[in-house]
Amino acid sequence: MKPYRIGTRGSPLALAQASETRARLMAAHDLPEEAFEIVVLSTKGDRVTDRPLSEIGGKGLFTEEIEEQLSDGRLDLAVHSSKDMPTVLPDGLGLVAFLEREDVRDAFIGRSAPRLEDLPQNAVVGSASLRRQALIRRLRPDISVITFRGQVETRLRKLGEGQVDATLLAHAGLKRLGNTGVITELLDPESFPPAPGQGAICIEARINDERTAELLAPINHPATQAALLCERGFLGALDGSCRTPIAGLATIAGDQLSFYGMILTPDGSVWHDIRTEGPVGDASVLGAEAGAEVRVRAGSSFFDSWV
Ligand SMILES: NCc1[nH]cc(CCC(=O)O)c1CC(=O)O
Repeated sequence: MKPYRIGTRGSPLALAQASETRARLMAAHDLPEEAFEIVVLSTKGDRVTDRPLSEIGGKGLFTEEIEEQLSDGRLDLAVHSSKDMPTVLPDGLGLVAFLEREDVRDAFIGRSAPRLEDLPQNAVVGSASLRRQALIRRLRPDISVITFRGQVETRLRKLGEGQVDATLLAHAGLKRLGNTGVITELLDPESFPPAPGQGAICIEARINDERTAELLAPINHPATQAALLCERGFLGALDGSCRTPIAGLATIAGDQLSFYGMILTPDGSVWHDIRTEGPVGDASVLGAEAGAEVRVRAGSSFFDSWV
């Protein structure tokens, strides 16, 4: 039988996520490794490393090349970090399955101090994420934040060389890379809410491809899927421009969903947060309504102030 072709980026984290997905599929269907072929593709986001992502602009920086091959049938499925996925996908493609979510928290990796609150005045923190930059400035307006791109390994090397006093990375990614030893603090998701989708691996496929849908059904984790529907609803309602710092986290207990979301100005001086809850079945609508409400509360001047 022809192997299923699994598309992924080539970073160590992406490869770890693709292998994890393959391992789960092998176990769920009692299939040998040869039933799957991992196809590594380079994306624009991987190739352009000298500028902040928000400047390169465009949706789907990490997905375009992969989605082209999914659409035309060269791939059967693609493994992504949900956090990196735009809210609108190309026609005919969908996020068909979500693996059980890892820890959602951001990890603080400090060189001059083990905790964010203990960093000396005027310390320098490196981060590529507008959300993390804004959240750091909100908690510590005295700290300088510099843009810090590259793969996890590159950032840790820059930290080790003393280019910055600290950096932040997703706990989930460090766990998947077996690199949690560098962490000096795990940040509380209430004061430092994660990005929508953080910690969750998603699998993209053609929505009319029944063979792949059947393959993926047993590895989908319904609670993670509901959380993601809510968080992506929030992001979508805010029209997640790459320049708006947005945080959002849905948690599921039984058939109840609780959501906490926040938008901030890049300098962290102004923020609007929202809390909502409801039945899991309404996940997407709950997120979208929270997004619409926070948008109204913030007012258009909030979004205009820095574009
Ligand atoms: N854009 C980079 C990215 N996309 C997903 C993860 C981590 C893994 C995850 O959140 O699932 C990371 C690195 C990071 O934020 O530290």
